[in-house]
Amino acid sequence: MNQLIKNNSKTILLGISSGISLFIINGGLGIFKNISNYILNCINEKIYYQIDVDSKDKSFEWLLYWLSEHESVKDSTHLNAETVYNNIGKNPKVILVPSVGQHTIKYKGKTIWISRIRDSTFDMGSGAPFESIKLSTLINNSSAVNELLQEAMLLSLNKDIGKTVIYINSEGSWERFGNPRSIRSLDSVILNNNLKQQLLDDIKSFITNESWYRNRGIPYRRGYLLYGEPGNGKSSLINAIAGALNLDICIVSLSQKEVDDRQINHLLNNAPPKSILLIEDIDAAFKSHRSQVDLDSTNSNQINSLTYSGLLNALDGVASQEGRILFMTTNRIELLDNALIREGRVDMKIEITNATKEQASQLFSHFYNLPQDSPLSNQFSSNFANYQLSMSQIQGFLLKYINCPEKAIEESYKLLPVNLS
Ligand SMILES: Nc1ncnc2c1ncn2[C@@H]1O[C@H](COP(=O)(O)OP(=O)(O)OP(=O)(O)O)[C@@H](O)[C@H]1O
Repeated sequence: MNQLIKNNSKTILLGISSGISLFIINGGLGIFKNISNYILNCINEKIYYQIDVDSKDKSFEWLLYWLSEHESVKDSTHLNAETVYNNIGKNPKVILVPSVGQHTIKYKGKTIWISRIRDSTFDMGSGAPFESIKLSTLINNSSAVNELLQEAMLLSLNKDIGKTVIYINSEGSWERFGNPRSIRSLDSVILNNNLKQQLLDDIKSFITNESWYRNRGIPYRRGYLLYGEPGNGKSSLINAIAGALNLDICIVSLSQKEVDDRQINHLLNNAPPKSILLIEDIDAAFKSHRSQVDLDSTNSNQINSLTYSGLLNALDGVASQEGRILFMTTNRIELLDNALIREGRVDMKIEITNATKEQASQLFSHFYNLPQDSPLSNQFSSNFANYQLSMSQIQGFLLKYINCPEKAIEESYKLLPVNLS
């Protein structure tokens, strides 16, 4: 029995002592690991220069695009295909970018190591995993990495020069929509009475007179309402104005279910710099929302909704973004509440009517590349009365006779309202 107790205590002691030794060894190893990591980090910091570029930052997109254009990446065998679309979500184009893992490139004669890392967390909006790219080089070459990033930014931004970037609202914030659009020339939008020039001058004067507004304590923002029959160039005019003034366009869609008072306030007051805010078909968007709100007001659980006063507050509340240029369009001005279009919220109301004879003639000249007062153009327009047809109706008709102006004139009787139905 005594022997048994002795053996047991021996085993326990042995267990304890080996536990302690293991603990010491593990602890020792841990400490050793920490120290060696620390030393390695110190050496790394002395030898290498590193920059982390996170996919949450704009520079990630710029860097990937730059890499897709770089010679040594084109030669790599370890690439990812990524699809980019044009501004209407069509014409997909595949670009090749370095895949997850290690890559080496030469930039201005310097070696740069690229490590693309994919995170295990996801962006809830797009469903894409978060990523980062680590750029490393020898400490002496640090300026090369900085220059590379600068070049990547310029490459992407220059890509947009001469183009209009379109933003749309998505889950309460602004998101670039497809590839930037080619600028629509102001000449291609044909309007009456010098309207284009008046509008352009008004916006230019607004942009250049910030201090005038500030000195008088007037909120520095300008609102425009374009109204009139559909298809006469309201959207085209806004696109052309944005192009002429090198501004981007942020399209606010009020019909999205999730847009509530808080979101609209945030969106209208946090538009990307140098952009026009555009609310199209304000009557329809709000009418549907309002009826939804009316219905929802009976539901006590309702917490998210866009209210009329929420929209008005966002338009001119104390937090309103300064320097804001807002365009609203409607085909039914008579449906709009006076409060929405009162001075201060809408500073200029511009009616864009159906085509006059003059416009029909100019559109014809523009379409067939004829001089302004060409007899053919006048002959074509003499067939219609003022305000009888929309510009898009005339354009649609001319498209059928793309190479034959004479035939277009001959057949133009078909465009008369009696023959349209
Ligand atoms: N004044 C115009 N000058 C030149 N083209 C025009 C004009 N108006 C309309 N068009 C042509 O007709 C088409 C529709 O025009 P646009 O979308 O700008 O009209 P809109 O007034 O905004 O219409 P809606 O009210 O239905 O949105 C475009 O392809 C455009 O090129």
